[in-house]
Amino acid sequence: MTPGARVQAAIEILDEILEGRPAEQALTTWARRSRFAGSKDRAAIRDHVFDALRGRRSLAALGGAATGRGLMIGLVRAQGGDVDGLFSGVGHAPEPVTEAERAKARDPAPGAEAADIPDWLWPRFQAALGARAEEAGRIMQTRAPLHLRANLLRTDRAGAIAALAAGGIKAVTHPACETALEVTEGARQVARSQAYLDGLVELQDAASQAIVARLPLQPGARALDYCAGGGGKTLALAARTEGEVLAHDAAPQRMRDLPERAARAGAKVRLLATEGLDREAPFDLVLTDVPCSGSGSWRRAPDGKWALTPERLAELGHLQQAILQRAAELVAADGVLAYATCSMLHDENGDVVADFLAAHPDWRLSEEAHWTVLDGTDGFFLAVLTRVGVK
Ligand SMILES: C[S@@+](CC[C@H](N)C(=O)[O-])C[C@H]1O[C@@H](n2cnc3c(N)ncnc32)[C@H](O)[C@@H]1O
Repeated sequence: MTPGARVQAAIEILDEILEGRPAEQALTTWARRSRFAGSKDRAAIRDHVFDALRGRRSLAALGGAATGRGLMIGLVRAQGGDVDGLFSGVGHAPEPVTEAERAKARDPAPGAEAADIPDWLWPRFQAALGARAEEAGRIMQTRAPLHLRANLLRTDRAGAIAALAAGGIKAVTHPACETALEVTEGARQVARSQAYLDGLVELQDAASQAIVARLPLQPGARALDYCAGGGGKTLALAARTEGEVLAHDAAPQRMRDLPERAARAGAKVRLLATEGLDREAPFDLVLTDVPCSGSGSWRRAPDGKWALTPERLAELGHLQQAILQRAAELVAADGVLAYATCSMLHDENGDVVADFLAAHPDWRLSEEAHWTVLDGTDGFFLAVLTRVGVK
C-alpha cells in the first residue's frame, strides 16, 4: 500500500471508532476484509489510528474536523508531514484538502484541548498533576515505551539484556526498580524472541513492576493477588516470594493464560475460585490491583480517555471501595493489604484509601507511592495498609 492509501485506511477505521466501535475491533475487522494489506501496512495503519486517538481533541482542531479525515489531516500536520503529498487523491489516497477544510483548521487552545483531556476531567487531572498537567497530557499524546521485567527466577537484569541482545533487541535498565528494562531497539521482535519464549523477560510497565517491588514481603510469605487479571503482578509477586502465589479474579476467564505464563516463567501460581477465598485465608499479603479508569495507561488504550464519564468514575469508586473491604477480611492480623491502580486520579487513589480508613479505624496507611507519565512510566498508585498496632 502507498503511504496515502494507509492514511485513507486509517480514516475509514477512525470513522468507525468515532461511531462507537472499540478500536481493536475496528482494526481487526478492517484487516479481515483487506487481505491485500501486508503486515507492515497493518502495523503502520495501527500506528496512525492509535496516534490519532491519543490526540483526538487537539488533532480535530489542527485538522479542522472531529472526523477520521480531520484527525488524519491534523496528525500529518502535527507530525510535520506532507499533507498535500499524502492527500493527493491519486490511487487510493484521500482526496486533496479543500479550501474550506484549510479555513477551519486552527491551533489547539492551551489547557485541556492542547493536553487532549476532556473538559469535565481537566480539573481532576490538574489536581493530580499540578503545574505539569499540560506537559503530562502532551506526553500522553505519544506512544508508551516498551518495558520488560527481568524475571529473577530465571536470570538477572544483565543476563536478560544479553539474551535480548542475542536476538537483536536492545534494552537498557530503567530506574523505576531493580527488574525494569526499557527496549530501545527491536520492540516488535520481543514477543518472538528466545529471551521471551524462555521466560527470561515479561512484558510489564516499569511502574507496575515497581509496585510489586515496594511491597513488604518476607521470604515464603503467603500472598494472594485478589484482582489477578492476566497475572502480570501475580508473576512479579511469585518472583519475589519464590514461593506459591494464589491468583483470584471475579472474572476467572481473565486468568486463562496464567498457568502457561507461570510455567514459562518458572513461577508457582495457583488459581483460586471465589468460593475458595475464605478457606485459604488468612494471607500475609493481599494485593488488590483494582479495576479503574486506566488513566495511567491511556497511551496504550486511548479510547478509554474519551469513553470515561463522571458517572463511570463514581461507579468505579464504589467498586474499588467494595473490593478493598472484602480483601481486608482475608488479611492475617499482622498482614498487609495493598491497594493499587493504574490511574493518576485522586478519586480512585488517595480518596478511596481515605474513605476506607475513615470507615475502618483499625487500619492505617503505612506507605503510599505514585508514578505518573512524567516518570517515564505508566501512571500507577500504591497504598500499603496495615492494622493499627502492627509495625
Ligand atoms: C486492573 S485489572 C488487573 C490487572 C492485573 N493485576 C495485572 O497486573 O495484569 C483488574 C481486574 O479486577 C477484576 N475484578 C473486577 N471486579 C472484581 C471483584 N469484585 N473482585 C475481584 N476482582 C475483580 C477484573 O476482572 C480485572 O481482571
